[in-house]
Amino acid sequence: MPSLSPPPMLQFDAVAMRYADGTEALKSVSLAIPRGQFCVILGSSGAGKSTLLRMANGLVEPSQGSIRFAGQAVTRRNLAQIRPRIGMIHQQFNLVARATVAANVLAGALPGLPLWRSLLGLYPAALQDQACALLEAVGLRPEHLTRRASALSGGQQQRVGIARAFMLAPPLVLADEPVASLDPQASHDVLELLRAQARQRDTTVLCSLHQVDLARAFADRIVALRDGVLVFDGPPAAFDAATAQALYRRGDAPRPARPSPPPPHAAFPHAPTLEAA
Ligand SMILES: Nc1ncnc2c1ncn2[C@@H]1O[C@H](COP(=O)(O)OP(=O)(O)OP(=O)(O)O)[C@@H](O)[C@H]1O
Repeated sequence: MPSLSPPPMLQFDAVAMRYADGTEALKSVSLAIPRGQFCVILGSSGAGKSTLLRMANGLVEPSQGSIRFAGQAVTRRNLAQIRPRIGMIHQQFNLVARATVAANVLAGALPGLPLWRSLLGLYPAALQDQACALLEAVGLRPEHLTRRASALSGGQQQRVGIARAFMLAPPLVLADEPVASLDPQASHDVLELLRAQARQRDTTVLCSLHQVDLARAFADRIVALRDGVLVFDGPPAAFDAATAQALYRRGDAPRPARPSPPPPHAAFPHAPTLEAA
């Protein structure tokens, strides 16, 4: 009998990435992220986190392996259909500094609009209502709507970034180090907000972070990359101090996480195997 369970929201099958200059950013990474999960990618600078995230919406095409979004292969040909269904949050917010907060949030709807509407900036009333509701949901006030994005604090700008990412109610949001430019309190607040918005909408989130404590506090699941190799995949409770130390230690070659029956959690096919020295 065919299985009735839905496909993972995002699936990487043995993806590898070698850039034109020969840099091997990812080496045969396999990962399946179920719907509604808040999955955090950890790893030191250059580990391959952004490369993996950018593969999910076709900004980077893998040299080997394949990616599926909601069961559909991500290929150059179907990117136009897939991109409106994937929200993106950036480290440097990527807002248009001189445009108003309202215009920046509405810009999140552009991938779903006909070209003529985008060119004229003519947003249907329903999208304008959605932008106002999202701004309220992320804790911004009506007076912020007409303010230039550059006149907001970093934390407020990232709130605008979150509202923009949810404009088209995407089932998947990619967040590439969304709090790397923020102070600790703003980082905590922004992640709390992102997680709450995702929970409310049953949105899957794949989020790269540098801060282990924030990953532990907010993730449903942590995956860790080291030199392009997936070295940990498990629940936050399993990502202990020794595992963190081993992840960020310089020198020795990474050992891939192996499937190890029985798995520590049904949702995590790879047991944590990154061992401390
Ligand atoms: N366009 C590119 N051309 C060549 N090499 C690249 C390119 N983009 C990334 N790399 C390299 O690929 C490796 C992984 O980079 P990536 O940005 O994915 O890592 P990261 O874990 O996100 O790092 P960071 O935390 O510093 O953002 C690094 O060695 C990086 O220099």
